[in-house]
Amino acid sequence: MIEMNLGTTLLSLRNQKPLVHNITNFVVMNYTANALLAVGASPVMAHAPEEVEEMVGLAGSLVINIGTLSSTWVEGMEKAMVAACQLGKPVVLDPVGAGATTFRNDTLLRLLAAGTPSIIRGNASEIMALAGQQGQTRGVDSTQFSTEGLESAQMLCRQLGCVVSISGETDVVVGPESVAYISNGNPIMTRITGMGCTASALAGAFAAIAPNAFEAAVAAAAVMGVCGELAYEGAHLPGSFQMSFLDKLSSLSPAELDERVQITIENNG
Ligand SMILES: Nc1ncnc2c1ncn2[C@@H]1O[C@H](COP(=O)(O)OP(=O)(O)O)[C@@H](O)[C@H]1O
Ligand SMILES: Cc1ncsc1CCOP(=O)(O)O
Ligand SMILES: [Mg+2]
Repeated sequence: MIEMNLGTTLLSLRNQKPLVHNITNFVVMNYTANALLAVGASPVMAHAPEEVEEMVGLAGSLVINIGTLSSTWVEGMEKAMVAACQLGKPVVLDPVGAGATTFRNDTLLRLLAAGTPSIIRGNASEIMALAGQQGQTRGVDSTQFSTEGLESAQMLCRQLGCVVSISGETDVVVGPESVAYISNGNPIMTRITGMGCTASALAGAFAAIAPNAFEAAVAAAAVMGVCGELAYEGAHLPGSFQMSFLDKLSSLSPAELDERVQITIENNG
């Protein structure tokens, strides 16, 4: 049975304030940088092929998010992936819109050929598409449920040897030995762009300081869900919610996280 002290992990993040190198999309760049600052990490957004290797060397982890792609960006992502894997830095990959276009699918194959991420975090459609299942990705939003993606996530976890985190009503985190189900959060989170990307950015922050990738992915999902619930208590509309969510990332206490998280962990038999 895995004992997880999520509150302690949050405290460790705030004490260590890891530098998180993000190569992420134009849509969420500002919000995810603010989310990382709010939770206690230190973000840097850098995508130029000319500098990503040096930046990876300075960072505690790398987050690659394929939300808005161009050939130059893909070149930078590939160089960063190679450098991070050579340096043993944890990498989180968010396969935004996987299955929607050939360019995205080819980019994911190219990145996975360049190195193995520690964590893949996506919605169910993206995870199923990445696993070659007939998921229906429409744009970047999921049309599947997270539990539908479980088989795909287990296959990817076995094949790639990485943790796979599927977001949804219940977040499902698949590791080599265990599967965690985190059922916090609020449906309003699907109506604000960048919530999934924020989950991936937080996974990057925790991956830099947690004992292993599974605990990092679980901690990120737990913080997302608990802060989503806390934010919704005072903000029921998308605009005020997204601001309140940032506030909760900053004010969340370790005790609150441990008290409110709804989590079950099973053996990955
Ligand atoms: N129906 C829901 N109820 C509660 N939380 C949800 C729900 N759907 C998504 N979430 C939460 O919203 C965040 C974004 O998830 P999702 O929308 O699946 O990702 P993406 O934005 O990449 O498609 C995650 O933290 C997830 O746990
Ligand atoms: C709308 C959109 N288009 C390309 S990236 C992006 C943001 C996706 O963010 P998330 O996956 O967190 O919803
Ligand atoms: Mg997403």
